Amino acid sequence: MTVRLGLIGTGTVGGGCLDILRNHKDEFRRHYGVDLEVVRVCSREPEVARSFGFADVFTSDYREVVTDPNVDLVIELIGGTTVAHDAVCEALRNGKAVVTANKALMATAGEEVFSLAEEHGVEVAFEASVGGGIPIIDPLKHSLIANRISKVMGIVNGTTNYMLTRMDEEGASYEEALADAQARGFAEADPSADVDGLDAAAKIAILSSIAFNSRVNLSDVHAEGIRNITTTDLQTARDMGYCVKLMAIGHRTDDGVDVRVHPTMIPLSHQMAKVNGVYNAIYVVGDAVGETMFFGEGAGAGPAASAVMGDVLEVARHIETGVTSFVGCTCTDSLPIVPMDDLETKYYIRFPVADRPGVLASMAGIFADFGVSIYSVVQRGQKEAGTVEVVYVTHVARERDIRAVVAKIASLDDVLHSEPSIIRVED
Ligand SMILES: NC(=O)c1ccc[n+]([C@@H]2O[C@H](COP(=O)([O-])OP(=O)(O)OC[C@H]3O[C@@H](n4cnc5c(N)ncnc54)[C@H](O)[C@@H]3O)[C@@H](O)[C@H]2O)c1
Ligand SMILES: N[C@@H](CCO)C(=O)O
Ligand code: NA
Repeated sequence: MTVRLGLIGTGTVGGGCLDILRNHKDEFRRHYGVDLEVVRVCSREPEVARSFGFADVFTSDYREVVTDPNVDLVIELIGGTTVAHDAVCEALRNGKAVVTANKALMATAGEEVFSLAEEHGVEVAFEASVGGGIPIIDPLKHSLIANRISKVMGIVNGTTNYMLTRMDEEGASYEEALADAQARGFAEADPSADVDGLDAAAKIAILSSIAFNSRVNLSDVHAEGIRNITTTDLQTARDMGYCVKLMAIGHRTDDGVDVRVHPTMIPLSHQMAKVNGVYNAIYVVGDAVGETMFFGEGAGAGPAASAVMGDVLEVARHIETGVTSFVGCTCTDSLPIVPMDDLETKYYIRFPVADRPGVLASMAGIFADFGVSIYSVVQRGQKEAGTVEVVYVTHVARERDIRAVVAKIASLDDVLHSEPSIIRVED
């Protein structure tokens, strides 16, 4: 039997899938007994379909794919939560299995997508939505299910990891690093999703939902990006034996689940500190397995298409062999989301200030007023005439107290920036 595919989206990832199919289709048949045939291709670029020999099955209207009785499995690679949402939901309503790379959709409409899939007895797979080519969703849903997972922590945005690495190792400016990441095809169409932490937030929402068996939506995730990070922060962190990564963290506590994305200082000796460039890694702690780490390329045509086509083969195999007992929604519990204000950790905070007598003393007094204990304070030379950068590292403190301290310090006349750089420290 042949499993008939409808591909929607022929951009970076869709193009990568067509490449894999062209190169490996015969091996799929030989090794896995799965015969795949592309029967519809949809996008806004007919020339891509033409270049792969699919001009005769091309359409620019996704509806022609999701309603086509000849399509068994729809591959959604448009992205976003509007047209992609309708394409996925209509495909499921029409009894078609779906493979998608769309983290934004799964993190905002995961419940709806799974309900529809269950109602219509079809499978949904989304391995490419987190960590690109790294197998992480499938291991969490299968190989690790014997564990109670306490922590999932990931470098899951290739664009920002690439940018931070270039800024750290080569002293590149934020703008140069971003332009380079965009030119290499890592960044989202609107890169604010990358640099503001929303792409990583969607990914940790998906991972936390699976790891903790409890639905975590994008809106439950506290997200901060890297816009305020400068080469001064990277250098100061390094001097202290740390590096700075945009970390996505899902943590199961006695109070519920705490899910967040923010720049994070981690010791240079930590395995995650060695994850550089566009590479991603996800670190998972389970009660039986202990620590595990999954590493690989999180963005780009090949890695993302590798995950998509892996899902396509597995789902196609289920369709071909009539398997209907595949793993669907795993959110069987309803754990509370722990408010960010309750977080307790160490903090790095950098303020650019006027180089005048008494500034340090007035800042230190504010830390004391809120009961926040300072571990170290470093003053870094003049950035511009008459200004210095003051970096505080605290002992373990509570987020709500730190916010109060920062707001009060930022309002001082001698503090030059209303948004200081705040980096949580993970030891
Ligand atoms: N680029 C990556 O490295 C990467 C990695 C993992 C996951 N993803 C995810 O994969 C998905 C696709 O990303 P991409 O980078 O390939 O995007 P892209 O912008 O390169 O491609 C999008 C494709 O969708 C088509 N499209 C857009 N609107 C359409 C519409 N209304 N009707 C029909 N076709 C339409 C475009 O013509 C294009 O072919 C997204 O969900 C993204 O988050 C991307
Ligand atoms: N923009 C994303 C693509 C992969 O989802 C990243 O940089 O990781
Ligand atoms: Na993946």
